[in-house]
Amino acid sequence: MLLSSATNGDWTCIGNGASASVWRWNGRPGSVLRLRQTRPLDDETVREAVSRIMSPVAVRRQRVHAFGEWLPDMTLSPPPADHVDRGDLENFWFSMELKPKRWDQYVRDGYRAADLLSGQEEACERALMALLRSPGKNLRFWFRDKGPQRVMLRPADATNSIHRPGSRSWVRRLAQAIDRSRALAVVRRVQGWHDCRHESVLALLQARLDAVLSKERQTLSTADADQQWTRVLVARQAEAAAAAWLAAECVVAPASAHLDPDAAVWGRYSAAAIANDCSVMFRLDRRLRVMDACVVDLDLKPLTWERVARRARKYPSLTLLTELAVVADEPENGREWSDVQKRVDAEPNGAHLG
Ligand SMILES: O=P(O)(O)O[C@@H]1[C@@H](OP(=O)(O)O)[C@H](OP(=O)(O)O)[C@H](O)[C@H](OP(=O)(O)O)[C@H]1OP(=O)(O)O
Ligand SMILES: Nc1ncnc2c1ncn2[C@@H]1O[C@H](COP(=O)(O)OP(=O)(O)OP(=O)(O)O)[C@@H](O)[C@H]1O
Repeated sequence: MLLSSATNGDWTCIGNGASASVWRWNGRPGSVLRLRQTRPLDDETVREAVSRIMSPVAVRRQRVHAFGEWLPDMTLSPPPADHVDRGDLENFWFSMELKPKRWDQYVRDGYRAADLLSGQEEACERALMALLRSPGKNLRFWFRDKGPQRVMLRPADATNSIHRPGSRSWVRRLAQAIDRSRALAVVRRVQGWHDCRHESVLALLQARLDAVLSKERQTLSTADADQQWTRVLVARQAEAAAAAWLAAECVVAPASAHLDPDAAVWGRYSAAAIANDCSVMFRLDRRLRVMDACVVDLDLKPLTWERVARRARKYPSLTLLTELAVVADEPENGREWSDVQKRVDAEPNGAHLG
């Protein structure tokens, strides 16, 4: 279908992320068009690999051009032809988007991803309550015919429901649905593909940079090989190795000998990074039974030095947190609590963390 056949007025933006926007067009009901803003979509083999990694809950994606893909519109009732796990199609009541984030690292406004994905209903309920109080970017609802809502649900949303949204029983039922969700279990499993100690990923990049620079200095017999440019190259090689590993591991054939020696690290890290930032979209019936659910936002993340360093600052690993705790426990050692954190923030490239 030609996008140009649609006039501007036919399109409604229903979602906006950091790297893509999602549009509904009345010429194709039941689907949405997701447009990448700055980078083209990944290579088809990589897309296939990521879909397999998230199988069977990856959203169905159909590329239209370099930047655009059609997806099923998860905010609407599932079409009768689609397989749905349970529930009655007529009873489609609302959609919910959850961005769980990395299970063992993320805490915000009382929401702990570790609780949501703990496998314990009580903890899951606690996480859900925290999200309902302060949904931020992590929780969103679409009620049938009511459009998106990000705030605490009101009794007015309870039309024909057996539970009043926001009530204790509603939260409990929803927590049960989340706790048993296959889609969230898959996300959590892929998050475990790499420990996401971002400092050690930076250290590996740094080691490769050092190796390349020392080689360059020998061959160019110059002491000032261009560090900045070499950094970009080293990170690009790692990104390409990640894509090659994912393709070889999941689609083409078992990993071949000519892959980068660290390819598995980059590939696993990249898969975990997708799972750390994806969303799960659920469709639920009036009894809060999940009719179907899928994982959206499956693009490979750019593996740049700055991005890894930013993550290392935002999610310092346990070694650093332990150091922070020791400083807090032993103020007599002369260091301020903030010393370590200042050290983390001071160097934008995060190289000190390696
Ligand atoms: O690292 P985080 O946890 O801050 O995640 C970033 C997200 O921040 P959040 O904490 O969810 O508000 C961030 O979300 P927002 O911009 O805050 O909506 C993006 O999703 C970013 O990924 P990308 O640049 O679109 O590939 C995300 O970056 P990646 O780490 O996934 O590369
Ligand atoms: N299949 C879908 N059906 C309905 N809405 C969707 C669908 N996929 C995505 N959306 C909505 O569009 C928003 C943006 O989509 P997406 O998460 O893919 O963008 P992104 O820029 O990659 O996100 P991020 O900021 O997390 O990197 C989602 O948060 C969700 O609300």
